[in-house]
Amino acid sequence: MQRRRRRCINPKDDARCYIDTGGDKAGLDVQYINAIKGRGIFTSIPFQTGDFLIEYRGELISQQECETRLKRYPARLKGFMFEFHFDGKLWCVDAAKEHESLGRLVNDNHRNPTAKMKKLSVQGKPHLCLFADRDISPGEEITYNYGDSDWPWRCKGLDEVMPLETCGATQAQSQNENIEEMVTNSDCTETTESFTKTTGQVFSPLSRAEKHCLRIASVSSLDRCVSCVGPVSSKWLGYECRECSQVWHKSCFRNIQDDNLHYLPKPSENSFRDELQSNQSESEKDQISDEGMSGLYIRKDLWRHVRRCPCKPKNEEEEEKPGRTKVLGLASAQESVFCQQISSGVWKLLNAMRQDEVAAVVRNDLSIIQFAQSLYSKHGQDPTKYEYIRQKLREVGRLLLCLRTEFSVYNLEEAVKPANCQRVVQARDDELIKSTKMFEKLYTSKLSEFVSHSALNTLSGAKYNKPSTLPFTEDVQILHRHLDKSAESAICNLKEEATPQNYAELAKVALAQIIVFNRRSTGEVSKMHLKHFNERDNAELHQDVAKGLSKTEQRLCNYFSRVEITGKRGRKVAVLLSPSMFDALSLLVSKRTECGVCSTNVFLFARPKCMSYYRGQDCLRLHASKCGAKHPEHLRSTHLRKHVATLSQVLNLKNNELDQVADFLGHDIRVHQDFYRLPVPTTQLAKISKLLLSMEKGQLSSIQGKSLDEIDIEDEISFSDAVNSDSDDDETAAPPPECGTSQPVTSASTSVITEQAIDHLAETVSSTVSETAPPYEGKDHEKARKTIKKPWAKDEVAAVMRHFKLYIAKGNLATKSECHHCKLVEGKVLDERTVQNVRDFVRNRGIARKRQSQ
Ligand SMILES: C[S@@+](CC[C@H](N)C(=O)[O-])C[C@H]1O[C@@H](n2cnc3c(N)ncnc32)[C@H](O)[C@@H]1O
Repeated sequence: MQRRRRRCINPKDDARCYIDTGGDKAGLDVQYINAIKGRGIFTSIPFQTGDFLIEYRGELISQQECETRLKRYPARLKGFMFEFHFDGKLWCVDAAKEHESLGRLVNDNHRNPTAKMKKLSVQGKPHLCLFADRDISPGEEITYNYGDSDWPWRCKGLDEVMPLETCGATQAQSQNENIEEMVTNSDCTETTESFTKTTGQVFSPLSRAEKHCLRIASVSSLDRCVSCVGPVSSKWLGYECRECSQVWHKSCFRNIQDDNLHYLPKPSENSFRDELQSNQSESEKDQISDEGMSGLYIRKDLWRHVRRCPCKPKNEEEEEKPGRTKVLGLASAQESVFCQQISSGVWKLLNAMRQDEVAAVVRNDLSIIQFAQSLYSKHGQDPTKYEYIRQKLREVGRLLLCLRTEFSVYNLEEAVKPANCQRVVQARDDELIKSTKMFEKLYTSKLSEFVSHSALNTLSGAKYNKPSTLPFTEDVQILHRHLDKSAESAICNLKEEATPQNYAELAKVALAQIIVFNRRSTGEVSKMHLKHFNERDNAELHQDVAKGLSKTEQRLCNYFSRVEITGKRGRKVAVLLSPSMFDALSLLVSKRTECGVCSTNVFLFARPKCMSYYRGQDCLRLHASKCGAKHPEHLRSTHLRKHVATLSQVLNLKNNELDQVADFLGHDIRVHQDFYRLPVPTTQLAKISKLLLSMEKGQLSSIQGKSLDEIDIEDEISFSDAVNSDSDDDETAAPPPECGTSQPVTSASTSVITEQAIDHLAETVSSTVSETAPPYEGKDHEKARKTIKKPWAKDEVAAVMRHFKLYIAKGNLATKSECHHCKLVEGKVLDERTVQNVRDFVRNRGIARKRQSQ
């Protein structure tokens, strides 16, 4: 049960205090009740019986003046005339003029009023004050009995439209009971006298009752046409709904936010003009045109009116540009030019804001709207900036809201006046900022304490369960084969008929091949210029550089072409082209039709003339859907690059080698070490290409544990040797690629990559275009691919079988020293075979035997 609050101040003293200061008590709010009753005063805190509540303020006028005004006033304003007897005379408090005092808005209730009107004489002048007639709870309306008269809402029962809380409780009070005189000291006296209120106007009944909860706000969103109304007081107030933020003009209750909702009654032109006149000086009255309320417009509608305003001077019409409007803001009374296009964008932005108190403030302040316009004209092109603009507007809106409620500064223009500097600084709400920062700190430091242990476990567990998206070697090989096939047919098609479609087809495949082989990003390779390709380094391997390379490396240098393109952040990035890729690109270049000068800066992969280049990603996806790979994501070039990076760890790369791989792949590296090594282009051709080839063919197990240098130091292997030169196909076939890194690696399989393997790999890569590619300048690829095959003689076979028959039967591999021993023992018979030849023979025979037995 609520405890009764002890009154700490005498109600009369309390009233006197408010009479002196001219202010209203806290705990009382204006709310819009309905169209008939209009506004009312509601409590937000409890009051006890007898408490002083509010003063009915207005202009104290004599009876004579009252009569004159009553003749002039429209019916609606007559309801604000409060007549009473004081000191033997009839007086009147005229509260018709709109002002911020709340007493003038208290409604009538003759059945169960919550307050009673009393007269207090302060320094010889009468003051009308309302005191609580009973205990009032928060949220109740303050009402008093207007007196026994034929009030229209009483006889028509209109006060029942919005039923009063405790309707029908008591009998109507007599007119004489309505006002009491309060006897205090000599300065302040109480009187009880009869009073009269003139009959007020009743708004026309509505088809549906409105339940907006209004409060007073400065309606800066109502603009005035300069031509027909002219500047008026900046203190023009209106009503704003607390819940839906719609705004109404104070006198007409016209809904100005949404034109479709004209359910609030419009006052007649006359009544509006009357009220306007009552609020304006004589000079201002003259300016009010016969158009009546047409001088007031919703900002977004004003431009329409201004265009055809009959009051507009001729020269202004000429100045006006289409799509632009001249408006006069109420608050600023200054002309501003709005671009209609920007305005509509800004309105859309404002409407998309969370609809709350702050949004209402933003929408109703001219300066904030102008600020919004400037932000919109600056960032409006970019929709990603909309949220930023909204946040900025909300910041200013919050500031203005604080200024309004705490410091009675109603618009931004007032706020920027030097006199208000102190208030604005205070309104920044330092406390809130401080506490927000503190919360942020606490949140980061104490999160683990506040959030339950199991919740954190779930969060971290989700990371563990995330599937790895690296592609398997097998996937890469499938893709590689698919691309080879596609490239072959694309080359044939383009050679047959040079149509843009065929060109595009080959460009797509070649691009995809280059991306996959080089593990480059699509963005980088697809933007390769013709110029990059034409200006590639064609120079022969320099003798001095060649000395630092093994024979294999030298061959690879001749085998691959290296093109430099522009990568991310403008860095130079190398792309290696196998002969097949090179042939495809050469064909593409030869089929282009642009002039040689202007085509140098165009994208190589763009169709000639059409210039819409293709991205390898499409091709990768196409493949993924065709070959049934489970996760197309695996085939993304970034993943392919990760794939190389991961697999290169299977090798035993030295620091500088890792740098080289990283450099090629475009990772962060310590490039300064490059000083002490071979030139970068040569390293990339000779060493990295081998790694890429090994990846391509899934031969990783054969290079496991090796450094880049170790892979190619195979001096004992001659280039003329070929395992697949044997007459017996099964024995001499190149070893099949060992797919996948997950395959168990035997001690024998950890042998170094062979020349033959490289040959095989190289041949596979180039196989698709070797026949069909047109001749091109540069490398002697034919020479590089030429291998002299020497069939194994019967005595040679017999010599090896004597030593390794058992190995072959079991499918085991021979070690180097065992092969060496075999050569030594057999002497001349195996003179023409190297240790590696013998090893390969044993391995191939073993594989063949295995296949046969299966
Ligand atoms: C002093 S004003 C009160 C404030 C008024 N509600 C407003 O919004 O401006 C008096 C006028 O309020 C309206 N009014 C007061 N009490 C009412 C009631 N119980 N039912 C209907 N209208 C009432 C009448 O139009 C009256 O002329």
